[in-house]
Amino acid sequence: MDYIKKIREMNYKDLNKFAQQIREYIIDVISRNGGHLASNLGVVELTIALYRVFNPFEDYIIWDTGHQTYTHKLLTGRWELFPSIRKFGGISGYTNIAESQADRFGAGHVGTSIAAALGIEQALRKENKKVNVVVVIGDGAFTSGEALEALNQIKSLNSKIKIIVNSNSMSISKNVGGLSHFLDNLRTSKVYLDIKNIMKRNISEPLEDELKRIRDAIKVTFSGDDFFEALGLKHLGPLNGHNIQEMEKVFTRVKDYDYPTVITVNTIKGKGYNSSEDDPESFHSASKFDISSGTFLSKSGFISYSEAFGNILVKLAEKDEHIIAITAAMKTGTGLSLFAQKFPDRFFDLGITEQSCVTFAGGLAISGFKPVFAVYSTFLQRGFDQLIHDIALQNLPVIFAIDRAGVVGEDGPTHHGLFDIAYLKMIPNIRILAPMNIQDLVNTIYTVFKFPIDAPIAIRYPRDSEFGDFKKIYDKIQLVELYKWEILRTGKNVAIISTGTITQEAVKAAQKNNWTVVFARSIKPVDINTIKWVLNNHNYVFTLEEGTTYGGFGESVARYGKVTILGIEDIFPTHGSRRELLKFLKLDKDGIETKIFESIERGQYYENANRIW
Ligand SMILES: Cc1ncc(C[n+]2csc(CCOP(=O)(O)OP(=O)(O)O)c2C)c(N)n1
Ligand SMILES: CC(=O)[C@@H](O)[C@H](O)COP(=O)(O)O
Ligand SMILES: [Mg+2]
Repeated sequence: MDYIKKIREMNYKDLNKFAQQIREYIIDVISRNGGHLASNLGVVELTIALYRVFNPFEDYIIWDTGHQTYTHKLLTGRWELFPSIRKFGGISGYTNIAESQADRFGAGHVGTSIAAALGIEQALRKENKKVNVVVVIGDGAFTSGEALEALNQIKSLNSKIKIIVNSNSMSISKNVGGLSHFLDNLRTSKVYLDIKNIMKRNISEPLEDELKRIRDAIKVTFSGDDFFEALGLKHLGPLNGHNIQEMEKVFTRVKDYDYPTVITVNTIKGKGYNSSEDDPESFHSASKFDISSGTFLSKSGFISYSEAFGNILVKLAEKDEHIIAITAAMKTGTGLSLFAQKFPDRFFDLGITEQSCVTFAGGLAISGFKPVFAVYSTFLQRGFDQLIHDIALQNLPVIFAIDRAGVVGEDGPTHHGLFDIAYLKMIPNIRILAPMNIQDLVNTIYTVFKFPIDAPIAIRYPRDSEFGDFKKIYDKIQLVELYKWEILRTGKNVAIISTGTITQEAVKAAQKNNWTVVFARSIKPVDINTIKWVLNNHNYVFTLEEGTTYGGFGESVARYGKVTILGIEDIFPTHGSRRELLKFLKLDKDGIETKIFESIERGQYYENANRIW
C-alpha cells in the first residue's frame, strides 16, 4: 500500500481517524516490544501533515535522533514489518539508511540532524538538484551542542533548510536550560495564543492576514522571538501539532520560501494514551506494558545496575557533602532520580550536553568537590576531547559512572557501549574498573569513595538487572582491592582473564571444563603479577570483555604474553534483546566455550606459555 498517496487522498476527517488508527497500532506493538512510545504518539499528526506536503522519497526529511519515526516508518513502506520493530532480525527503532530510501540519514544520538541536512543540501546544490531539505528536531535535541553549532552555520552557508522544532517541553525528563525556557515561552505566550485562538474562528482572509501581522509582532515583543531571526532564520509558529490542517497550510507556504525557516510546533508528548500523557518520562523509552492499566511488565524482585549505582551514591552522599551528581538529560536512565530528589542542590541535569558535563565536572573537581558524571557509554563518546584535555591532562578526580557499557539490547548499534574501554584505556591517568555483578558494583563504588580520590576513575556496568534486594546487598557490603585481580577458580590448561559482568558466563564455561578464571575488576591498571602467574601456569590463555577487541582490555594483557582475545570483533552488532545478542556474539557460556575450543583446535597457541617468561 502506498500510504503517502493514501494520506494525500483523504479528507481531514478521515485523516484524523487514520491518525487514531496509527496510534492504536503503535500502542499495541510497543506494549509488546517496548520502545519510544511517548515521543511517537506526539508526532502522528505532525508526520501526516508533513508527508502531505513533502515527499519523503523525493525530498530530504531528516529526523533528529530518529526515536520518533514510527509513523514515518509506517507511512514509508514498513506497515507490515512494524511488529518486528526493535526485535532481533526486525526493523530498527531509529532511522537506518539500510532499511529504507526514506531514511535519509541514520541516527540514534541527539543533535545530528541540522549538520547532516546542511551537508546534504550542499551536495544537492553541487548536483543542481532542487529538492527540499527539512529537519524535524525535538526541543530537547535542539538544545544540544551539535545542533546549536549547525544552527550557527545556516546563514553563512546560505542555506534554505526548513527546521521543524517539535516543542513539547520535554527532553526525556523536563527539558532544561535557557533555550528550553525560550521555547517554552513561545509555546505558552498568552497574548499571542489569545490572538491565535481568535484566528481559529471563521474570519475573512484580509482580516486573517491583518491578525497574522499583529500576532507576529506580539510574538516578537512578548517572547523575545529574535533568537532565530538573529541567526538568519525566519520563524513561524507555534502551530498546533495535533491539527493536521493548520500544519499543512503552513508547511505548504514555507515549501516555496527561498530562505531558511524555523517552524515551531507544539505537541503533547504521549498524546492519545492517558498513561503516557500523564507520565511521558516513564513512557519515553517504555519497557513492555499492559495497555489497559498502563503498568510496566517488569520482573519483580530484580534490581538494575543503574538503580544499584544510584542507591549507593545516595547512601554515600548522605555522609559526604562533597559528592555531586551530574547527568546529561538521563536522570532516570542512569538511576539518579532518588539522588535528585534527596539532594536537589547537589544534582545537575545539564541537558544533552555530554561535552559540557565532562568539563563542568572538571570545574567541580578542581574546586575540591567529588563529581560523579553518570553517563551512558555511547554518549560519553561525545566528551572524548574533554576527557583528555580537561580531565586526564590535569589528573582531576572525576568519577565517570559509565552505564549501558556493553551490548544494550533493543536500541541497537547506535547505543551499544562497545568502545569505552578502548577510548578510555589510551588516555594517561584514567583508571577503569568493571565490576562483576551488582554486589561488586556497590562494593567498588563504596571503596572508591572510602579513600582520597587522586585520579579520574571510570566504572563501567551494563544495561542489566539481577535478582536481589538492597538489604542483602548492604549487609554484605565490603571494601575490595580495586586494582588487584581475583583468581575465582583454578583449573587446568586453559585460563580466562575476564572483566566486567561477562565474567559470570566465563565462570559457567570454566566450571564445566575445569578451567581457571581470573576476574579483572581493574581494566587499567592491569595486574601484572597475576598476568605472569596465569601465563606461567596455563597453556592456553584467553581474555574476555564485553566491548571491542580492537584496542580493548585484551590488548593490554597481550602486551605481556601470548593470549587470545575474546570480545566483539570489529563490527556494529545489530539490535535485539541483550540475551539474544550475547548469544549471537558468542559471549554467553556456550559461545565462550565454543570459541575457546575452536581457537585451541586452530592451534593459535604456543604449546606452553611459560616460554614467554
Ligand atoms: C548524544 C545523546 N545524548 C542523549 C541521548 C538520549 N536521548 C534520546 S532522546 C532524548 C530526549 C530528546 O528530547 P526531544 O528531542 O525533545 O524529543 P522528544 O522525545 O521530546 O520528542 C535523549 C536525552 C541521545 N540519544 N543522544
Ligand atoms: C533515544 C535514546 O537515546 C534514549 O531514549 C534511549 O533509548 C534510552 O535508553 P534506555 O531505555 O536504555 O534508557
Ligand atoms: Mg521534546
